[in-house]
Amino acid sequence: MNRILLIEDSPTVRRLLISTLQRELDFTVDAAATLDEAMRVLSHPSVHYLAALVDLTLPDAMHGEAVPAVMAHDVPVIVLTASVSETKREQLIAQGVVDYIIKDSKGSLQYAVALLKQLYRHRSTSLLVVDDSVTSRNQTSALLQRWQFSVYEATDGYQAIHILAKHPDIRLVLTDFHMPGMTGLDLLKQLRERFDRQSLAVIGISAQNNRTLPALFIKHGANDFLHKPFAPEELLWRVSLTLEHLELFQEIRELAHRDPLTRLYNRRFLFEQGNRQYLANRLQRQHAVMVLDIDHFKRINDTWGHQIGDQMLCHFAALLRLAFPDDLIARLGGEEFCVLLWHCSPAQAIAKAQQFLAQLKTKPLTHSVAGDLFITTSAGVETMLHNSLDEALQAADRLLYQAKADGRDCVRYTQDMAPG
Ligand SMILES: Nc1nc2c(ncn2[C@@H]2O[C@H](COP(=O)(O)OP(=O)(O)OP(=O)(O)O)[C@@H](O)[C@H]2O)c(=O)[nH]1
Repeated sequence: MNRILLIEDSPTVRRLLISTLQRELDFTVDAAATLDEAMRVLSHPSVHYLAALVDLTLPDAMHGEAVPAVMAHDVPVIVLTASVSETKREQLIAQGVVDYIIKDSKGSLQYAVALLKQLYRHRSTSLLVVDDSVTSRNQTSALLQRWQFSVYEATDGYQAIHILAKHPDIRLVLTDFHMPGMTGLDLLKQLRERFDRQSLAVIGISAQNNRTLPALFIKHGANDFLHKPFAPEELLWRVSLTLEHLELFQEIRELAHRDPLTRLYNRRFLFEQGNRQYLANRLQRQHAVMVLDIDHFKRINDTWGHQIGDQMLCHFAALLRLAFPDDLIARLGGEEFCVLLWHCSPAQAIAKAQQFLAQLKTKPLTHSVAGDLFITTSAGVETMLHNSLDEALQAADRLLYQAKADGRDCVRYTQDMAPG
């Protein structure tokens, strides 16, 4: 649904907008110069638009008639205008437009791009509005829905906690301060027991003229605070920017935890997260630590070059993902990998490792120049109980060393754990 309808009679503005939107957003833009043309475009029921950019003065719709006409087709409208008075702005917002863009500078183009980007993202984002006042809750929800968010509503803090437990997809909570039973601040304190600022954003809202309230919210872990009444545009951008921060933080966290070549987890993540999981699962004896090292990998590099070597590492990683979809897989470095297998007996873990080695022999990397490149791997599987993941890994490494010494392309494990 990354398709935009542009209704603008000025050829210059039209050309500029089309080229900017296509370049910056990779969106398809359908353009119309008049309302009549736009109505013909909209008469195709199979075409769905993320939004329409609508000029307020068109040759056949001089007084903004295009706005309700487009909205009647359930297409969110962003108004394009040369200027906007306060009365006009209020009229447009009351009509239910998403926003308006003043066509007077390069900054406006950038604003249009940012706005459409946000709308595109919002469609997959769920928010929760917590407010005991029906009017105020409905107003906030309606605005958020206009900007394409999925909105849940709660009448108090207790209901909010219940809804959040049922819908883990909710990314942000907008909570009023003054509510009977549990205030917005109390709700925030409870939420921060379970979610940090990066996993669930909270924006406090209040109509009270209390200067310390925003500070109190922020000190207790709110991401932002809004005073009522607020301009719809302010709500939109505060919510959008908060969500953008969340996304950026998650991207950074993801980058810090992944190996850039194979996109598998890296050593650091394995020791942080894997160790936690290892200690939690340790006593159930339903786990194993497997270390794998591709055999004679240097030969691939020496014969075919590092680029094909890299492709081989990605190919190997993809096969690991397929074979161990529910387990934690990490690249330890070079051509060495680790799989933490959960919920399987020692015998099952060893059998899975042996199956993987057998599969590897039937799944070469197919390269346009080098042809089919086959590899084998050696593996050490440690199923004994250890005090930490680090100790278990060292034991798995010793078994791997044994596999290499025994001629490679084999799995070594603690003998009394043999399958069957
Ligand atoms: N292409 C590529 N090569 C890498 C990367 N990391 C390490 N290597 C290469 O992996 C090779 C590992 O060689 P060795 O440690 O001698 O091991 P091997 O040839 O696999 O032999 P055995 O492990 O004894 O079977 C070296 O040539 C490294 O340069 C990488 O990210 N990309």
